[in-house]
Amino acid sequence: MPRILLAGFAGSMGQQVVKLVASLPDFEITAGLAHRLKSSDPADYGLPASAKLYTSLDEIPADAADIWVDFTVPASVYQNVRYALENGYRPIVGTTGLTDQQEAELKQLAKEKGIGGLIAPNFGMSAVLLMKFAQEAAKYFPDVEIIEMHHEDKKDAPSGTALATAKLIAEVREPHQTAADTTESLPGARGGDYQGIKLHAVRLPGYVAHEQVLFGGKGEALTIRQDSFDRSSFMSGVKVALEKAADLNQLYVGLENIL
Ligand SMILES: NC(=O)C1=CN([C@@H]2O[C@H](COP(=O)(O)OP(=O)(O)OC[C@H]3O[C@@H](n4cnc5c(N)ncnc54)[C@H](OP(=O)(O)O)[C@@H]3O)[C@@H](O)[C@H]2O)C=CC1
Ligand SMILES: O=C(O)C1=N[C@H](C(=O)O)C[C@H](O)C1
Repeated sequence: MPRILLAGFAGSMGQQVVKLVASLPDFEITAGLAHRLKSSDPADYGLPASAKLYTSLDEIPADAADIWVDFTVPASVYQNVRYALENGYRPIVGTTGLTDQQEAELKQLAKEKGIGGLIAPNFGMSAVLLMKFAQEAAKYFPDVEIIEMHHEDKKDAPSGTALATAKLIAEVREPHQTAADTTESLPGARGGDYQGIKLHAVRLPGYVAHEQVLFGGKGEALTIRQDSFDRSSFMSGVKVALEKAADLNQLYVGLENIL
């Protein structure tokens, strides 16, 4: 039975993964990583009584699990995934905030170690489809801006999904000129910029995870939108990744690449 180490088990997503794995007869969580513990009893986090809890990477013994599931924070994800690969774990990573260079380094390390896995900025099907449709639309509508809306506790901006959407659009959109003679009377008013694509990040209570991609053309506009109203929306993607983990022969980026 594949054993899972869950990094970030006490967090919002970590707790969803705890519930998911409890419903999967073929997987078990044998270890958890947090950077601090409110309780040392695994049961207080919904984990099996036999699960071992660790608060730093150097406490984790060899062979604590087979798969490393990571839903932590942007500041720790690179170090965590590096550690996972160096110690033979297959990483399934939802944590956002990895730079392009960090992703490339982790892919290279996975290749050297002969380990497969997945980094997915979004495990939700509506977001995967939004990105696919946005990339298709950008071939015909090069004028595009992205608005992402999240809960007020989100640590990084823009969201990993918004950035991934911008990257997919930039791959296909024709060379594009935006008006150069504009000013921002309030700095940042036009949002972040990825290769000329403006990204706007909203953080408000009540929201979970939402994204709109707005395309403008002559006398017409197209808006593509997805909503995750509940974090359970990400679990079908995590389930697929767990089920396919053993067969992945490289470190993939993007759920769509293993579906
Ligand atoms: N790919 C996807 O589909 C999705 C990805 N995400 C991403 O997943 C990540 C987690 O999101 P979410 O669960 O909402 O965030 P939370 O803040 O609720 O959870 C993060 C957890 O990680 C813990 N943590 C912090 N630092 C470390 C560390 N160094 N090692 C181990 N654990 C640590 C936190 O502990 P403490 O609270 O004590 O600091 C907390 O329990 C984010 O990057 C988010 O963007 C979120 C939703 C979907
Ligand atoms: O922090 C979140 O909540 C989410 N993070 C991911 C991201 O940054 O794209 C996925 C989803 O948007 C929820």
